[in-house]
Order: sequence, then C-alpha cells, then structure tokens
Amino acid sequence: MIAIDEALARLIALAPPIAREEAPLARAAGRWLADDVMALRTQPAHDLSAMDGYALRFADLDASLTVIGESAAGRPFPGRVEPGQAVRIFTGAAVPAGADTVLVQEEAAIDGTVLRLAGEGPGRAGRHIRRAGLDFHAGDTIVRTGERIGAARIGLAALAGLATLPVRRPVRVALFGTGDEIGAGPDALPDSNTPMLAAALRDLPVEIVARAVLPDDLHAIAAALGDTPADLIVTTGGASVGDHDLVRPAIEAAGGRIDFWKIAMRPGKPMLAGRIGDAMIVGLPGNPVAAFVTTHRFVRPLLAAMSGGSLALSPRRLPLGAPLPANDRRADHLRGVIRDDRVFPAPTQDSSMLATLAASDCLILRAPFAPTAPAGESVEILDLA
Ligand SMILES: Nc1nc2c(c(=O)[nH]1)N[C@H]1C(S)=C(S)[C@@H](COP(=O)(O)OP(=O)(O)OC[C@H]3O[C@@H](n4cnc5c(N)ncnc54)[C@H](O)[C@@H]3O)O[C@H]1N2
Ligand code: MOO
Repeated sequence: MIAIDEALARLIALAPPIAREEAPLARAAGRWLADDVMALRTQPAHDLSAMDGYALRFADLDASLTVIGESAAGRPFPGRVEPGQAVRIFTGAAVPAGADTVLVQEEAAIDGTVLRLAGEGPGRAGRHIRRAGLDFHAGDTIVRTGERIGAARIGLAALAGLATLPVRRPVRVALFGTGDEIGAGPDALPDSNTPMLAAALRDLPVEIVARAVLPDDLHAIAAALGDTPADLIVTTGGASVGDHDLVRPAIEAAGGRIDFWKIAMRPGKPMLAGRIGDAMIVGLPGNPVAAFVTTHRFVRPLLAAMSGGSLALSPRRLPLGAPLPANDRRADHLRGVIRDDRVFPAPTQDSSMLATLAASDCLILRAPFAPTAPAGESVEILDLA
C-alpha cells in the first residue's frame, strides 16, 4: 500500500500530455490557462466620468459657468472646455479636453445654460474621473498560466479585447462500471457509480467519450479498455482480490501496465493505476463510497493537472461531537454530519452505504495511526458540496 500523496504524485506523472487550443470565451469557463495573456486594449481607453454631472475646470468652481455642450457615453463632446465653461457629462462618457474635474449634478444649480456650485463640491481636482488605463493597459498581463478561468476572468478577457483564451483541450474520459450483477433487470443491481462519477466531473473540462457497464469477463473488459480512444479511462469495481476482480489482468491482457495498486486509505484501498497505449487508466474500487472518495481525492485533482491547473483540497477544522477510536494504518475518510459547529461521525461507516454518504455534510479526515480522539477534540474535515 502506498500513501495518498505518493499515489496522487504517481497519477500525475502517468498522465498523457493534453494538447493546447484557443477556446472561444463562451467555452473557456472552468478551464485553466495554458499561457499568460496580455490585454489588447487599454481600459478605460480615455479619461471617463464616473458620475452624472458637469465636466469643468476645478479652478473655476466658485464662478458662474456656461454649459457649452454634452458628453455622453459613446458620444464624446468634440470641443474643449475653456475657462468659465462646463460640459454636461454622464457616467462612462469621455471627459472633454480642458476639463479636469466632474461636479455631480446633485451639487449643481442649473438655470438654462448657467451653472453654479450648490453644495460642498468635489473637494479636489480630478474628482469623479476614471483615468485612462485605471483598470489595465494594452500589453499588461491580465491572466496567467495555470489560473482557473471563472466568470470574472471571462469578463476581463472580453474587456481586454480577447475573443479566445489559450487552454488545454477537454480531457476525453471513458467511464466503465464492471460487474455481472449490475444492469437493468428486476434482480439486477442498478449502476450507481457511472452516473455518480459523471456528476462529480461535471464542473471540469472533460468530454465523456464512453460510459458503460462491462461484464465480469476478462476479454470483454480488455477489449473495452484497449479499444476506447480516451485520455483517461476510469473503471469502478473489479479492483480487489476476488476471482472475478478482473481489471488488473484485463489491463495486462490489453497490453497495458500497472503502475500501482492499493493505497493506505479507507475507503478506497484497492485503487489502481496504469497505462494502456496513449491512455492512462485509474481503477476505482466498486463500493460506491470508495468510488466517490477516490474520485474526489484522485480523479478530480488528476483531471485538473491534465488540464494545466490544480485543484487543492480545502480542509478545515471542527470539534468532534462524539469520540472516535484510534485509527489503523489507512488514512480514513469518515462520513460526518455537522450540527451546532460540531461534527458527528455517522454511526455506520460501511463503504457500500450511499444513503449515509448523501446525508453527510463532510468527510472527517483521520491520519494513519491517529490516536483516540475524545468529543471536543478538533479534527480536519472536507466539506461535501
Ligand atoms: N479478501 C478481500 N476482500 C476485499 C478486500 C480485500 O482487501 N481483501 N478489499 C475490500 C475493499 S476495501 C473494497 S473497496 C472492495 C472493492 O472491490 P472491487 O473494486 O473489486 O469491487 P467489486 O467487488 O466489483 O464491488 C464491490 C461492491 O460494490 C458494488 N458495485 C460495484 N460496481 C457498482 C456500480 N457500478 N454500481 C453500484 N454498485 C456497484 C458491487 O456490487 C459490490 O457489492 O473489495 C473488498 N473486498
Ligand atoms: O475501499 Mo474499501 O471501501 O475500503 O471498503
């Protein structure tokens, strides 16, 4: 059995390279940048008013001014503001030449074209003006390699004049359940693992190229693993030591190789990983909770790394609501419920129990050989969304 950190490092080392592409902004969200990106324009492109009011010279504030025209967003005033003059201006409009300050309209008294200060005034020259380049300049690096593309970065890229962003292409993922017991008949066990895994990967840049349940048949599994054009093949079940646990021999029968088998964790111990041709394969245990936990600890971070980014777990600490026994050599992931800022381990931790998992708020992380923990002791948890 290898440790969790070593397993993740070996998975990432096994991953095939994923090619780059330029993704239109509408398809870039949720992906990671494959390169630094520079702004193609300066924002704002000109000095703009931040308020509705009057553009004028600060030195003229106490005088009676003549309003000589208007500057609206997209329709700038073409002339120049000379001493004794002002221009009606609106939010987002270019500040006309000659003006250095905007007086908000709430502090202006206007009579025809005659303007007077009717309040405290802007206080200093330059007030209520957004300078050209306040946000960024053309040529500035606005987003960097490895950063994840969220809504704000999509907006920023659009504002910076970009129509596409450099990313890795989506990772082609094949999901295979295994087991003769799984199917659709009245006596069959419904497949919970492939729909659960597909849902767990929904926010990642993946293309599910195959999803099926394979029988406990060496040749059928080997054929599916060898024939599927994927970057990552994820199987569930058939990873343990029973006579019908055929994923390891099937990888070898398909000409692949196993890199590791068995991780010092619970649930999830029998997980394995290897390569078949250009694809990598991760064999998750069949027990549904084991498949869920290994997906979150390994498959999601692996896919992030293949996509040019990273997905770190964000554990936090809470006091236990009930005591826990000492742990053995496997890092444990106990299903828990949070009440009144305390975490209560579920009374039964069997890795087949999806109702318990679905009712849980978090996984309680127990290090190998963690000693007995009394109620009130602080433990590390991973929140479940
Ligand atoms: N002698 C030993 N037996 C077992 C060991 C061991 O070390 N020595 N490890 C146990 C652990 S830990 C786990 S986890 C399981 C995992 O075994 P497999 O990966 O071979 O999984 P299966 O035997 O195929 O299935 C386990 C369980 O899960 C159900 N299952 C499988 N696939 C699905 C699916 N797609 N949807 C719903 N349910 C599924 C399956 O029917 C079994 O009940 O091995 C222990 N045994
Ligand atoms: O991975 Mo198994 O679920 O530890 O029981």
